[in-house]
Amino acid sequence: MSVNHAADRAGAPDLGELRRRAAEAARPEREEGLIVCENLVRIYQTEGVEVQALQGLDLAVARGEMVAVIGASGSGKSTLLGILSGQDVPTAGSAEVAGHDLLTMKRRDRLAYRRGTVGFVWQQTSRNLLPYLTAAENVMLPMTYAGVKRSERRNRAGELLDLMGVGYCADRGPGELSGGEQQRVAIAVANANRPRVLFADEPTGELDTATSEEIFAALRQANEELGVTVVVVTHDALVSEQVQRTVRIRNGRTSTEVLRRITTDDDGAQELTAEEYAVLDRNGRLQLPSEFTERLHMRKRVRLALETDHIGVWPDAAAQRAKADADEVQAETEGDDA
Ligand SMILES: Nc1ncnc2c1ncn2[C@@H]1O[C@H](COP(=O)(O)OP(=O)(O)OP(=O)(O)O)[C@@H](O)[C@H]1O
Repeated sequence: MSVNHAADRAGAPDLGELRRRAAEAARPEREEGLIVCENLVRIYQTEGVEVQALQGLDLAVARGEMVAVIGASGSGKSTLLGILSGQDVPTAGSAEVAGHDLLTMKRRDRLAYRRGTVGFVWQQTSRNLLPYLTAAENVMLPMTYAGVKRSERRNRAGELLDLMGVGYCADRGPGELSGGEQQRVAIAVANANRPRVLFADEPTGELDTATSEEIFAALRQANEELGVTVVVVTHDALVSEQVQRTVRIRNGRTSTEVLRRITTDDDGAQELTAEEYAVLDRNGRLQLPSEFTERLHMRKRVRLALETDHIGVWPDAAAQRAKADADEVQAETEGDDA
């Protein structure tokens, strides 16, 4: 008898197990990726004034991706990069990079994270390199902190500078390098300790078009050859249009993404297609591009219609009236001009 009771108990989950299962079922599904930000918030307080630099930003970047982050000045791009690179701490939400929780990370772990897990390239060429060291010494420096042997440091520095196409600059100081060469050395420095992610904040901002292309090629080289995931903040259309994925930040939130892919038609001709997507968060919220809503005078409310394979978003009656009025004014203006 007692054996049967034991068997019954073994088959039926106990209260603790039921609670665990309920908690599991209630837990929202997590995004997957090397970088995952959910509902990320960063509020700055200066002289009693509150600035919400990030207002619930969602972002997921897969391992090995190269992503461009774009957005108007003040939209929160640098704030995001500051958090992801471990230099700043978010106010709320969650941010995880290569398994590191950036909200709860301790001071000591933060230093190790900045030195080993991520690499950083700044816009100001002078900020990336120490002026009294040669290019090779600059690349070796982070490896010294990481305790890498001298011979290995030298070899790796040589390899990285060669990969970035600036091997010939190894024994020169930053003052003897062009802006483009300095940035390519900076990318080598940022990759010295084999980081999982390379962050670059406007790395081509101070450079002309031809040089920008070289820097972009060097970033791409690092992404493809070293396997490092790259997140680059840029105003430069040349850069953002050449990556597979561009994420646009608006008012501290990710608003739209452009995904680019190469398609091959029946005749074998290849074509690059770019499609714009709005980001849908876990609560079903999405931000419509202002170019779209302004064109149709959409303001406070839109009409939704569920179709079999898409959702239609329509202007409400007020927006339709506003658009009709605007069209009338435009027609009159054109009539006057004619
Ligand atoms: N340390 C700070 N203290 C107070 N406010 C700040 C601070 N850093 C950024 N901000 C504010 O937060 C908002 C986002 O700034 P952020 O620098 O992240 O924007 P950005 O998109 O990188 O802009 P830009 O393209 O001009 O560099 C802005 O309103 C900015 O003024």
